[in-house]
Amino acid sequence: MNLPPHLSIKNQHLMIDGCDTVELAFKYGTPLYVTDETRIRDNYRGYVSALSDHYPHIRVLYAAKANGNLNIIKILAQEGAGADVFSSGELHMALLAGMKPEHLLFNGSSKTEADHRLAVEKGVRVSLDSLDELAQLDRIAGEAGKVVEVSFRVNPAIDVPTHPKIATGLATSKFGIPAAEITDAYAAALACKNVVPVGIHCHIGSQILDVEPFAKEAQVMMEVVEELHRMGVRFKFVDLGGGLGVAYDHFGPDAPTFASYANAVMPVCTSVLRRLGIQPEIWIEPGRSMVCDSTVLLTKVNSVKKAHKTFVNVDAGFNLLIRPAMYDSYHEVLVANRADEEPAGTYTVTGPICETGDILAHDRKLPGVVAGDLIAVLDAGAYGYSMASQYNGRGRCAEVLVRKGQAELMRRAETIDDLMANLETPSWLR
Ligand SMILES: Cc1ncc(COP(=O)(O)O)c(C=O)c1O
Ligand SMILES: N[C@@H](CCCC[NH3+])C(=O)O
Repeated sequence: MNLPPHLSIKNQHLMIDGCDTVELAFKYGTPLYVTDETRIRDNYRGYVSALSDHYPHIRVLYAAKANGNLNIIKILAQEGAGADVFSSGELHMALLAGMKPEHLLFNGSSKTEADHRLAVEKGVRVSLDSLDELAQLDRIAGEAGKVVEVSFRVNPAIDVPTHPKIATGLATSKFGIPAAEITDAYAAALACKNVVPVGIHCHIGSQILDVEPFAKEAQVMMEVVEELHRMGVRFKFVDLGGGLGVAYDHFGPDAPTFASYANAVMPVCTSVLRRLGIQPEIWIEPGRSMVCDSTVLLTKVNSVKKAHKTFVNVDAGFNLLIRPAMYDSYHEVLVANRADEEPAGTYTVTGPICETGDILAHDRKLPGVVAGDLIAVLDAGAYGYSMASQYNGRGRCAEVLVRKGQAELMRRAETIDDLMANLETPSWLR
């Protein structure tokens, strides 16, 4: 199995940046998310360096939905990243983490008045997804006596090789304005008093392991940019979105590198920008590829049962990692306390949730697993904790941050009291 450099095996134990996962599980309990800070910094720097090789004016906006722990956003703020925020909550967190308002983009296809008011108040640019949003934001900005810089999200009608639930640039998708109608939208924005279009935005989907669709997207975007430039839009940014995939299968081929992504998209953009004689910033919004491989989910084996298959019943299920149940996603699993042992059987790793679909990994060859073993689910840093729930009366687990052999909590586990925290009792039940 190929392991990235921050993961290793020492004395049969899986290590993450110098920390022994077995010791972490013992100290903090399971289930437990463990995240390597250095890997996140390295991923961010990898993107910056790959893009900067092509063009000086670039910005990486972290898609905060991938992993919304404030500490992680803070790490990226320290690196100089901005953020794609998709809600008022994410916007607050990005500002709290120290990101500058001008480095944020408030995205979303169904923003509320309150969302728009917050963007106006904080001076954050907005990516508009409809003419209704344009009208609403123009009014709200006018009421506040401010002018807001905006972009529209373009729907480029590009098919992408990924799970249909996470392809966002299809013609049938709920996101964006069809490329054919985009000039009308910008014309409407140019006519507004309190809104000024300065950017353009697109995001074709997630977990895309081929750079071709990104090159195609860049081409559609640059055709639109050229047309809009001629119409009088003065571009400050062109946001190509996120979506680069990661190699969840550690026995298979690698994912495209940041450099191959940059090589595919940047020349398409820079050639048009050079021809037009303009130098807007080029933004990207990666989420998964920034944080996914930084994190393992540690989960203890409660029991092993031989039935139709051999089931390994662990203490984390789709309450903590919903991706396998929701998208049939594959995550590599290994026995963290006997990480070097040869496989001795085929196991299906199942969670504790009362649903048949609560399966983390199907039919995996693992060393002989017994109750008390520790399973590590790899690549759990993106859309893991951020999509976790309290389903079945289970509090969300703790998160630990590690850095060069040091480990500390970055979120405690929820308790029974936390499950009750928001409850109110109607008077007739008191
Ligand atoms: C608008 C937007 N930008 C960026 C992202 C990040 O995508 P990914 O995590 O695949 O890089 C998403 C999620 O798909 C998104 O909806
Ligand atoms: N939640 C999805 C990605 C969706 C990205 C958000 N638009 C996943 O785990 O793969």
